[in-house]
Amino acid sequence: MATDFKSIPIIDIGPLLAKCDDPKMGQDSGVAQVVKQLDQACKEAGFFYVKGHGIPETILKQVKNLTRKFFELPYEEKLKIKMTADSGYRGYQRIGENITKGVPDMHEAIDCYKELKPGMYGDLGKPMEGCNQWPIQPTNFKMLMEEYVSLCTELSRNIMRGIALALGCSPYEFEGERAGNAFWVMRLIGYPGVHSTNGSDIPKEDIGCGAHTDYGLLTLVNQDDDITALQVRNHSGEWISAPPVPGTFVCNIGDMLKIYSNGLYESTLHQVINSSPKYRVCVAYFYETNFDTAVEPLDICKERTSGAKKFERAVYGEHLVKKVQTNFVY
Ligand SMILES: N=C(N)NCCCC[C@H](N)C(=O)O
Ligand SMILES: O=C(O)CCC(=O)C(=O)O
Ligand SMILES: [Fe+2]
Repeated sequence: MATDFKSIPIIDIGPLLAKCDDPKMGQDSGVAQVVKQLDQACKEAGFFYVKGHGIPETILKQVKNLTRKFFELPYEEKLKIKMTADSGYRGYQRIGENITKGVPDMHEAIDCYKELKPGMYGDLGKPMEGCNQWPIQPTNFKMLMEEYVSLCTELSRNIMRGIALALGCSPYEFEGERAGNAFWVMRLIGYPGVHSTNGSDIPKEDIGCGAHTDYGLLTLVNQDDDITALQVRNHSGEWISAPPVPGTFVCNIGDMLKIYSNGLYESTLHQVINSSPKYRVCVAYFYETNFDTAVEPLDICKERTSGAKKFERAVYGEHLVKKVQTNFVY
């Protein structure tokens, strides 16, 4: 359960990654240290930074820079890859188009999802079928983003091995039938800065993204280096900032991991408010279960939480489709 955390811990996952392909990794003392920190962070905040993750900082920066370049294009240009229900909710959405709890969010974004082969998941998968829409400008956009997705997918799988150990499971608990064919989501997001229209106006800060939880297992947030805008809610309801720490990812737990862990780990509420005058870019990568996985509390987690299951089983794809269809009203 979330505590009254006042800050978000930074975890060096280097020792976990060094051993993550060794079936005996759980017995390694370096791994055990990381696992302990993951367990504590997941219990207390549901949020942590990771460093020592092995993805070069130059790539983290390039991905944000290309995203910024795209959002600087004229509106007509951005509309060429407009997101619609027919595109499987893939593509560009203008500011105010994404809705959180009934309120339009002050961000624009490109949404991309793992591509589903038509008919692969029957009616369940239909709404998400479609091809990702990549801009022609800036050049190399698609190539860089696809490379980034594959790096994030591998990293997330390895962090999940540490989290599986933290829950007392086999390191491979979230592979195979559960997340061996992990569905992923990537959102390239831009949040306008605040402006005062005349000298005497007090700049009004808008909600960049309203309070929400993420939907899957684990999120990797690659945020701009110089603006503090992401806020995480602690147990008392205070909003705790997650300031940028260059070279790191901010990681957080999603709804499916909350269910698997029977609430040992929670999917923590968070929101984004850009109160700086500068435009803020963030690239969020979401690592989820297989699209059709039915998620329910793991036995070992039920034992650790008084025996009773606290959450009903949920099919991840249904959860996602329900969210997407209320985020975008077409
Ligand atoms: N795939 C994820 N997590 N996307 C995050 C978007 C959160 C805002 C969305 N309107 C909502 O209300 O969920
Ligand atoms: O902009 C951020 O820092 C986080 C965005 C976010 O929470 C999301 O897209 O789910
Ligand atoms: Fe989020």
